[in-house]
Amino acid sequence: MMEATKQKAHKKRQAGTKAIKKKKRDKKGKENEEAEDQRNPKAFTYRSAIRAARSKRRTLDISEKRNRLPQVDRTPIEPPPVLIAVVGPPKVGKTTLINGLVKHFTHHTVSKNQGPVTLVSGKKRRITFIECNNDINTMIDIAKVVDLVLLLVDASFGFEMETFEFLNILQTHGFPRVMGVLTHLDMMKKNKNLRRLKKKLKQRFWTEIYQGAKLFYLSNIRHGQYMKNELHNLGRFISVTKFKPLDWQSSHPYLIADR
Ligand SMILES: Nc1nc2c(ncn2[C@@H]2O[C@H](COP(=O)(O)OP(=O)(O)OP(=O)(O)O)[C@@H](O)[C@H]2O)c(=O)[nH]1
Repeated sequence: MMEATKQKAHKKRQAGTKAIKKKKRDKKGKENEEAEDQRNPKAFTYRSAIRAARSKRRTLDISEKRNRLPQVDRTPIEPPPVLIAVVGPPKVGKTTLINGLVKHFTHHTVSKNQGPVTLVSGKKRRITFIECNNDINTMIDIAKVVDLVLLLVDASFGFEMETFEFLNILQTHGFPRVMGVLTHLDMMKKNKNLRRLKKKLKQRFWTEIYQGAKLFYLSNIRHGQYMKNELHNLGRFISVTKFKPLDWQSSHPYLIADR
C-alpha cells in the first residue's frame, strides 16, 4: 500500500534578498493606501479658492501681455501714399466720388478716370485713390494692401451681398479702417422715409463694422458732382485719419500694379 506522503508546509523566508524585497513591497502597499485616503475626492479642481484666483489671474495676465505687445511701425521715413479704395456695386457712384475728391484736394477736374490717382493731400501725406470693382479677384488684391476703405452703398437699394463679402475678405488680412458713404439719397422723396432709412442703414453698418463707425451721406448730385460741403467734410476726415500699422502689411512687401 502506498502511504500518502506528508508534504512540508511552506516556510516564509525570514532573511535574504527575497525576504527584504517582499518586506519593502508590503510597506509600499500600505503607504499607497494611506495616500488614497488623503486624496482629494474632487479630482482636478482647486483645493484653495485663493490659489485658484491667483493662477487664473496669472494666465490672464500672460495672455493680455501677449495681446498688447507693442507693434513695430515699419513705415519708412518717407512713407508710400496712403491707399484708399473706393468699393461698391456698379453704378453706385465710385467714379463720381473719386472725381469729386480729386477736385477737392487738387482743384483740378479729371475728365477721364482710368486707374489709380495719386495726389498730395497735406504736408506729409500723399494719397492714392483706387476703384474696386465688384469682382472677387480685385477685392482680394485690394484687401491686402488698402489702408482706408470708402464703402459706397446705394441707399435706394441697400446693402448688397458683395459688400458683406468684401468685409469678410478684409478680416483675413487685418481689418483696415472702413468708412461708409451713402449715395443716391436724393432718390428718396419723403423726408420722413429718408430719416428712417438713414437710421436703418446706419444700424446695419454699425453691426457690421463697429458701433460708431463713420458713415457719410452724399445727399444730392448736381451737374454730375456731389455737394461741395459734403465732399469737403469727407476729404477733411480722409486727411486727418490716423492709420494703425497692420500686421499683414508690415510683414509682406507689396507692389501695386495697375492691370
Ligand atoms: N441721383 C443720383 N445719381 C447718382 C448718385 N451718385 C451717382 N449717381 C449717378 O450714377 C451714375 C453712375 O455713377 P458712376 O460714378 O459712374 O458709378 P460707378 O460706381 O463708378 O460705376 P461703374 O464704374 O460702372 O461701377 C452716374 O450717372 C451718376 O451721375 C446719387 O447720389 N444720386
